[in-house]
Amino acid sequence: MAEQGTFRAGGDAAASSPAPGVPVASGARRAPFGARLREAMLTHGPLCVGIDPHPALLDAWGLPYTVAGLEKFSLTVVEAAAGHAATLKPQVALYEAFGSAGMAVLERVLKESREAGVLSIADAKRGDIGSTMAAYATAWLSDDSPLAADSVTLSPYLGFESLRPALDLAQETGRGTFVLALTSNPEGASVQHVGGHESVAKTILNAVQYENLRKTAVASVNTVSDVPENRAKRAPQENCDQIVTKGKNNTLGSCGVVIGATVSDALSQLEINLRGFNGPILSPGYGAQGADANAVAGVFDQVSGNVLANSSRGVLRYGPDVSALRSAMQRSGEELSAALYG
Ligand SMILES: O=C(O)c1cc(=O)[nH]c(=O)n1[C@@H]1O[C@H](COP(=O)(O)O)[C@@H](O)[C@H]1O
Repeated sequence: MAEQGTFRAGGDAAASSPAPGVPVASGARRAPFGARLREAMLTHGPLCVGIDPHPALLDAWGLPYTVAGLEKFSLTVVEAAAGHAATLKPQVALYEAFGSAGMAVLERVLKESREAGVLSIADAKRGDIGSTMAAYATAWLSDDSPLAADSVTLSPYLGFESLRPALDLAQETGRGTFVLALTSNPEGASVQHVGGHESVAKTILNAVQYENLRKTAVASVNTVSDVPENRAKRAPQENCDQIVTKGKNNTLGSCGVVIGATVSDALSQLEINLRGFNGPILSPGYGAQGADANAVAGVFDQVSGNVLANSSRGVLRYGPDVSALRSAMQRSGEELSAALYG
């Protein structure tokens, strides 16, 4: 049973040898994803801009629902985000819907994000058995793949260890993973809440915590909540700096989780206390799904410095004008910074 008030890594140490079939990455080693993400969040704030090219949004932008429209929409978002957002999260399903031509657009989106210096999260929600998982890992996380992203979302419901090829390849290539834990949709509860106080969600969170401890020796992340006396006094940017300077080894791990901004009741019902959690927390639900910045801050009170809040439709509805998109990103970023760090 987890001690109340702290987040604990669960389970015994598992063997760290890579699963058979894990591909070997080529190319120069880059800084770990967690460190790169931390830096991007310090520079641009905790907003992740989702690229979700829904038919209705393309229509609202005056674009046809074609491959050309998909490309124009996506590259406009990349252009607007360059220098203004920490991360971009293209929703892979909406490219897959166009078949191979859509996936070619996604390749270009990932390449242009990289060239624009914006970290990418391929929202592919992949998960499968070992050898198949190794192929997914190659596709999203190896240096020479046309679909290589800085990180990818993963579904752990074939067992957390089935993700091993992706977890290990991400570590090897300086990339990251976000594992679904408590998703923002109401249906998620029927699986993720099973087990009550020893829930499936808690098992996943503990596995990710342990993965980061094992991989990066990140002992624990000092969070904003460690310095409550200073919270009210600082501007958002200074507050971010404080998160880093408060502890020298408070780097984020490169294995993150997905926890919706809509799940605050679930955290208390399931007795999950995130304080001390050591990975980034991708949190969809802000914006179009109804959570405002204060709600995000309320859910993640204990770990505000780890949170990367996603907004897709909430920002995208301001297009196609690039400066209007940028203003929306800036407004959301400032609102989130104030709520999470202020
Ligand atoms: O992994 C995700 O990003 C994700 C997990 C989750 O629990 N809920 C969730 O909405 N998402 C994704 O986040 C995006 C949310 O979009 P908006 O609701 O338009 O901001 C979509 O691409 C979803 O697929």
